[in-house]
Amino acid sequence: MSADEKIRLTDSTLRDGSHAMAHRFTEGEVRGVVHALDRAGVEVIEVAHGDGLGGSSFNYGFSLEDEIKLIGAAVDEAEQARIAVLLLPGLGTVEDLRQAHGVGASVARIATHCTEADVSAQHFAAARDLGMETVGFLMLSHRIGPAELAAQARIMVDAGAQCVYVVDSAGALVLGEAQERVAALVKEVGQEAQVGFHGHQNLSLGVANSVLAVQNGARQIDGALCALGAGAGNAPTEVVAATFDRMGIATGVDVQGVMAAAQDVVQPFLPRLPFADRSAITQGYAGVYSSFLLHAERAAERYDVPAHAILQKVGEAGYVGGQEDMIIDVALQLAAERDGAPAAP
Ligand SMILES: CC[C@H](O)CC(=O)C(=O)O
Ligand SMILES: [Mn+2]
Repeated sequence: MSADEKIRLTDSTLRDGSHAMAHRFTEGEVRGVVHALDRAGVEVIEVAHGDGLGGSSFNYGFSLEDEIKLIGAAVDEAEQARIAVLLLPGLGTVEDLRQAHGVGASVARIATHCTEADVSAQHFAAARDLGMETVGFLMLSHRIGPAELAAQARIMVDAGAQCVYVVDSAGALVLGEAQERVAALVKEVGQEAQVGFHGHQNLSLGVANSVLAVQNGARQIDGALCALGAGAGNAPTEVVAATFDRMGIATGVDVQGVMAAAQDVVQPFLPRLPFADRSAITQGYAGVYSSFLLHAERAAERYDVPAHAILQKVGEAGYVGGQEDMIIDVALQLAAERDGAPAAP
């Protein structure tokens, strides 16, 4: 990396953080966060339902406010930052992407399970037709090895992705495992596209993994203010910015500005601080999608079984995003075992 090459930070407080907020962001909160991040020089700010465009639903949780309205408000508030949206094919549609672009979103992040990059092709094509910058998101990247992951990144780049992220959705990658995956992607697609890293804090390794990602060629890194994100949260943007600055990794971000944004803008409206409690650690340990945390906590309360036990079983079963209903199934099985009834087949 040359000395003048900058690492681009994308802040996902207003998208991944939406999981931790049960999708209850108000327009005022969105405007406040965008204003602070924009003034601090963060180049890209992601705004959407936690599960991406079209996520507001019975299965994933209804948004308090219409997400297109929130995206428009973010665009209105930002002076230099570009607004990104996330889209999971099958949940969000090309029409959702058009609407987001219509109110000014200019970066399309298309997310698939790490083995299913091929379902992203038409969404990358649509985003490129709209003139949007394109980013691919390979979720639950711990589930496959570096070479297989690199092959999936190749599919995304061939479909039009300008950057592909190793997404540690479960916060399960432990140091070398993150670095090997980033290095494999850089080797496979690094001539044509950038590589990014999106870390979660379930094993408290989001920042360390982000440093290793940069040292292995990643050029885009995600974070969220106060770590506000699914599970134990994302790598905190303010800690990433401060750590990178101490290491001489240029981001163009004002460290004091993002620290103030976290403490003065985000902390006051947090329902709870993201924390590696037993459930969140289990997510990292057993490789469970971070956004399952609140679903598991609700099922735990309803069926009077521990959330960490539900998440352990969900990890053992290998469920992926979209299978939120199986959390109820697991809770019912645990309740039946507790009551001495035979488990359902
Ligand atoms: C449901 C989308 C998911 O939250 C995307 C993401 O941030 C991740 O997989 O970590
Ligand atoms: Mn995430």
